[in-house]
Amino acid sequence: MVQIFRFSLNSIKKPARSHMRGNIFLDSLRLTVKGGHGGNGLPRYGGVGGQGGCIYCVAKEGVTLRNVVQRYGEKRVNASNGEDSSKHRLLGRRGVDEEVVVPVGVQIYDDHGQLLGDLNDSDASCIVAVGGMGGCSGTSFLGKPGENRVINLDLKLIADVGLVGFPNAGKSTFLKAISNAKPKIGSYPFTTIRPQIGTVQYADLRSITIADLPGLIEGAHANFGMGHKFLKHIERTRLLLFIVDITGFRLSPKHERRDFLQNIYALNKELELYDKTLVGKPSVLLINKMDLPEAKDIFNSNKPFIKDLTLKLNECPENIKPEKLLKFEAFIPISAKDSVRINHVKEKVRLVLDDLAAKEQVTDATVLRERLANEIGERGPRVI
Ligand SMILES: Nc1nc2c(ncn2[C@@H]2O[C@H](COP(=O)(O)OP(=O)(O)OP(=O)(O)O)[C@@H](O)[C@H]2O)c(=O)[nH]1
Repeated sequence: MVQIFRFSLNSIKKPARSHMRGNIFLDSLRLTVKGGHGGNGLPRYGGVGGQGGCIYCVAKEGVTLRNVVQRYGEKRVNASNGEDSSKHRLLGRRGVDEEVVVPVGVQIYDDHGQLLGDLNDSDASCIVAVGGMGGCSGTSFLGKPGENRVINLDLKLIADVGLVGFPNAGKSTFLKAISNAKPKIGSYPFTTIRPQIGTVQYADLRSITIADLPGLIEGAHANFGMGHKFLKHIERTRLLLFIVDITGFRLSPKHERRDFLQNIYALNKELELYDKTLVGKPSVLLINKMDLPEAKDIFNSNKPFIKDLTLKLNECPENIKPEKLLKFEAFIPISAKDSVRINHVKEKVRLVLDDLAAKEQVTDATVLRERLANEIGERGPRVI
């Protein structure tokens, strides 16, 4: 009897899939940081204690938040104390600063949600804890304690393009077809449990990066599945590539089956619920799995509704009806599996990004001109 019970218990406790065990993608981390204590002064000789060391965060390519955890196991970083003033060294030595090396793309907040630094480039740095002042006459020669606080490191990937779609839509397959990435591909949802980034190379040696953002499901805003854990990464992308399965999608037998048009509305809704401004981002729609036998008919009969999403909005279930509709720069039917029309997507992505860059340049120039005009003002006779 006991044997049977044990057997049935074991069969319930399924081992996690190997790629899901351990090594989970870490994109936020809390650290306690403490600047060094200032050294004491020497009243007899007017000696001044050394300032306590400060703590900086410095961004470096190739570093992960896991590396930070490995280095600071207790999630606590201390800078060293300033030296006391002495007869032999009246000005005490400054405490040694501590550099916390973090990934590029990290935003650092204090515990009140105040942004301390946004480290978007390699070698960018910011101070997160100031060392205490050394003791001097103004402090009765007593060194001051260093700043002690909790900081939150929030990693947001930086990619030119964000790939957004429900599970099983073919995001990983597409990323593999268009870029150098080697993501995991499976016929079951949630094969990808961490964002993957692929680089797309063009003939003129320009390269762009595409991030596959997994785990988005209908109801993610209510924290279903992984919630919006990965959606934050699209905030920093310049273009969104939406991908839907032409045959629709059903997460599980418990969930309703959605046709591909409803999936577009549902993706729109999830984005809107996460952050309304994201809906206004430039976006392109990819309609995947066009190699399937029924695909062409479904596509042809729905073409007008893809072109104008308002047409079927009244038939959209209330819980996935978006308030503001996405405006696609283009919609492209593809087969990611057979690499059909992938080059077309590649060219379109490039075109949209180049257009954006040109527009940004014009805006920058206009803003600069206006600022200069304001700063300099008009002087001398006006020539008409
Ligand atoms: N017929 C067909 N199947 C495809 C195509 N693209 C992807 N698939 C299949 O769809 C399934 C899911 O593909 P993935 O690329 O893993 O989908 P995903 O969106 O990355 O899935 P998650 O990791 O769950 O987010 C796999 O069995 C793929 O082989 C396609 O163009 N045609």
